[in-house]
Amino acid sequence: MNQEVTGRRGLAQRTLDALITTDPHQRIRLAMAGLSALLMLGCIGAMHLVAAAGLTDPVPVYWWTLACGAGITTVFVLIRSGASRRFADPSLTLFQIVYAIACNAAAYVIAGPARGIAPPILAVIMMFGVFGLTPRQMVGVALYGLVAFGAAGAVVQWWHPAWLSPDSQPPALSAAYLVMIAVVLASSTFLTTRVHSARARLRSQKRELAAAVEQIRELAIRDELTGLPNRRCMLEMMRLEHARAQRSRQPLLLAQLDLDHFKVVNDTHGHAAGDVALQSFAQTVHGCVRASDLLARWGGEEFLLLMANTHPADGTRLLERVRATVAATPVALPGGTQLSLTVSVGLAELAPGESTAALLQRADAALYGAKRLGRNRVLLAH
Ligand SMILES: Nc1nc2c(ncn2[C@@H]2O[C@H](COP(=O)(O)OP(=O)(O)OP(=O)(O)O)[C@@H](O)[C@H]2O)c(=O)[nH]1
Repeated sequence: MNQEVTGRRGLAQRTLDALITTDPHQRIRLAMAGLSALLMLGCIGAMHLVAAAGLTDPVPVYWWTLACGAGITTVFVLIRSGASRRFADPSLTLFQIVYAIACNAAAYVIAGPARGIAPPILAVIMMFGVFGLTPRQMVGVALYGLVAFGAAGAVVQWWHPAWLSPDSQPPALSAAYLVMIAVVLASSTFLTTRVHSARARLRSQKRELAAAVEQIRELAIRDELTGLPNRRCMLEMMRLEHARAQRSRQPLLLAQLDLDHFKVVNDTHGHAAGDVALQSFAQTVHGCVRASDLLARWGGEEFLLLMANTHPADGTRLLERVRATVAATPVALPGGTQLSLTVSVGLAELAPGESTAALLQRADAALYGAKRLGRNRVLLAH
């Protein structure tokens, strides 16, 4: 029983896939075309009721039905075969609207005294344009609609071919229909401009929101003063690199860098000068390390350097270069004063099974040792 239901569902799915494909874009186009085809079928049904009521001759209604069916089929074939993808508008919205208006104007001619059904149908057709066409296209469609219904009105008023049931309509009623048609065309064109400006506003708000999210993301991971990754970002990177190093058994080094006697810099030159010194130090160190190393501001005048796939001998050599470069690069303060800085570094290699907290503690202890030994030096933890 269950298998039967599943089999039936599978068949329904396969039939649906064959009809409207599995491509999501094609599915939307075909679903929209299907919806307009349903509306067209409704109109065809209404026209046949008009003929059944004896208000008009059924023969023109049959021909009109054939023309409508041909339009629906053409649209379906062009979209389903993928041929419509060659056009700027693969949904063929403009074509469908133009064709539907022509059919509606023809219905106005052949519907006899029931032609009052045409203006509401025109309103439904124009609704598709409000959401699917540009304001420029809608102005074009509105003008075309006026011409089509103007011609249809003229046929009703002055041309009485033999194949059309004789029907005399007071000119005032023809004028009333034409006014209603003009109102429908004008109001849907106006609505299109409103919808388009609302969409443009939404797009610009979306862009602003994306920029704000990007800014917040940056603020969350960057240190404002130096532009380096901040403590939060470093903690996350340490967690990731720690897991990777444990998995791959590749060496991982962590260095803690601390400016020497930085309090004196602040006390002598002021806090603003201290900030300039921190920025300059960050730039100098950043210029010495490799792109694969992660330098972050840990807090105050303390920085961390995380070096993946690096052996202690190479890490020590790199940090010696950093130390020497910092000592040899005076900081130019805003007043023209030159400031010399030195840095002490504690370096530790991740031991098997060691946590990041323990690694950090050993790097910190090594830094403390470097300070005790007289500063301006690199000390490797054991
Ligand atoms: N200008 C500035 N100073 C900071 C900032 N963060 C921390 N500091 C200063 O850095 C100094 C750190 O001083 P201490 O921890 O005593 O260390 P130190 O003077 O560098 O001495 P040692 O580390 O022992 O060589 C303090 O004066 C803090 O105010 C900052 O963002 N800007």
